[in-house]
Amino acid sequence: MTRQVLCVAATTAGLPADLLAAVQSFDVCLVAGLAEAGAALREQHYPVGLLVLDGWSGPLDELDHFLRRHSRPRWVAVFRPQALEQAPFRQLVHDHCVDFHTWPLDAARLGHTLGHALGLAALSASPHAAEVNQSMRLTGHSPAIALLRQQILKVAGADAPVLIWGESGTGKELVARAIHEHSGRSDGPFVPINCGAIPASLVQSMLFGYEKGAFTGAGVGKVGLVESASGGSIFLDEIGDLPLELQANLLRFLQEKTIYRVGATRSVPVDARVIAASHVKLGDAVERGHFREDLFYRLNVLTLQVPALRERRDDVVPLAEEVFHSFATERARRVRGFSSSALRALRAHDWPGNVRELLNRVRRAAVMADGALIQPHDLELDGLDGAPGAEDLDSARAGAERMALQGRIDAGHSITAVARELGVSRMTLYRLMAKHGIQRPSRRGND
Ligand SMILES: Nc1ncnc2c1ncn2[C@@H]1O[C@H](COP(=O)(O)OP(=O)(O)OP(=O)(O)O)[C@@H](O)[C@H]1O
Repeated sequence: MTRQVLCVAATTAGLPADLLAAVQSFDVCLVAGLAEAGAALREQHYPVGLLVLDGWSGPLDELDHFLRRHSRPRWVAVFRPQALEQAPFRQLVHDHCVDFHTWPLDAARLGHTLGHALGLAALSASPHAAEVNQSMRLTGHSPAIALLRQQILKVAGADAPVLIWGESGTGKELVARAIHEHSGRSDGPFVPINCGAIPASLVQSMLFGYEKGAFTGAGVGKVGLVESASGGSIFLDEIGDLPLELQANLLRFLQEKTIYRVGATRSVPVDARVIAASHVKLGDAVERGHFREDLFYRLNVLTLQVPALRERRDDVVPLAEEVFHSFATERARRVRGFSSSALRALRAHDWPGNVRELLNRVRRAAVMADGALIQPHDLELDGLDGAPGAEDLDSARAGAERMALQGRIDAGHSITAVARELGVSRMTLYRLMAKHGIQRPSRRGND
C-alpha cells in the first residue's frame, strides 16, 4: 500500500524535529503554501495530506476554498491549541479534517493518526479508481468518437459551462465525467443531478440547500447539491426540465458564482463548474417559453454533441464485446462469444435506446443464452433487422413498420406530416412509436 503523505506547511525550512520524527516512516512530499500544494495535487494524487497550520497567517476563507477544492486526500491538521478558541477555525477543522493534533506534539500518536488516515484512504481507493476508469472508458474507434474525445480534452482545459446534446443513452453522463476528470477540478467532487427526476417541490432546497428554520421541519440547515460540488463540477442532466423559477437562480449562480440557501439572507460563494445536458434542443424550448433565453446563451458557450449509436455503427461490435467481457463473472460459463448472425443483427439494428440499450441486450443475452455462442434471438434481435431469411412474417412486418417510422422521423418530418404520409392518425402514430421505442422528435411548427 502507498504511504504517500503531502505535508503542507507555511515554510519548508526549519520544521520541528518532533514533526519530522512523526512522518519519518512515510513517503513525504513537503511543500510550502497552498499554491505549491495545489500544483502538487494536480500532478498526482496523495491519499493523505498533513496541514501544518501554526504558521498560517492567510484568511481562513482561502484555506477553506483550498480544502473544498482538494477534498479527496484525507487531511490531518497540526496547530497551536489556542487556534481552537476561534469558532470559524474549529468549523474548518471539523469540515475538512479526519483528525488534528496540537503542540506539543506526540510524534508516535501523530504517526499512528497518519497511518489510520492512509487506511481510510485505501478503503475508498478501489471504488474511486473504478469510477475514474469508467469515466475514461468511452469505447469506440469511429471518427465520431475520436472527434468527441478531442473535444472533451479541449473543453476540459477551460472553465466555462459546457452543454452536452445527445439522445438518451448515448453517454452524456460519461462525457461529463470525462470532462471533469481531465480538468483542473479532478480532485474535487463530481456531483450528478437529474433535474427531471427531482420532484418540483424539492428542487430548490435540494439544489441550493436551506437554512435552519427555513420551513417547518428544517430543524438543521442543509448544504445543497450545488454547494457540495464546490471545487469540482456539477452535472445537470435534463436541464430542460428545470422549473423556470429555478432557472433564474441557476443563472444568478452562473453570473455571480454565489447562491442563496432557502431562507437565507446572505449569499454563499460557490466555485463549481456547470456541465449541463439535454436530449432536446434547448433552442426549441426557448421558443416555446419553457426555457430562459438568457440562461440558454449563458450555457451555450461550449457545446458537445454525442452522436447516436446508429450514426457510428462501427462502434457497435467493439462495445458489445467489451460489455460481454466485462460481465465475465455474471455470464453463463459455456457462453464464449457472439455467433456471426448475432454480429450481423447487432450491426443492422438501429439502437433507438443507444448504448444503454446495447448494454441491456448484451448483458441479458450473456446470462440467458443456451448455446456456446450468442444468437440473434438471445439479443431479442431476431426478425426485426437480423439475418436475412431468419424472420417470420410478423417480424418482417414489424421491421418494415419500424423502418417506415424511423426513416421519416430521422428525416426531420413533423408528427403531423409523418402521420399523414403513412395514412394513420396521430394517436396511432404515437402508439406505434412507443411500440418500437422511437423517440418523439423535438417539436416543430404545427406539431
Ligand atoms: N462510448 C461508450 N463506451 C462505453 N460505455 C458507454 C459509452 N457510451 C455510453 N456508455 C454507457 O451507456 C450507459 C448510458 O450512458 P449515460 O448514462 O452516460 O447516457 P446519457 O446520455 O447520460 O443517458 P440519459 O440521457 O438517459 O441520462 C452507461 O452505462 C454508460 O457507461
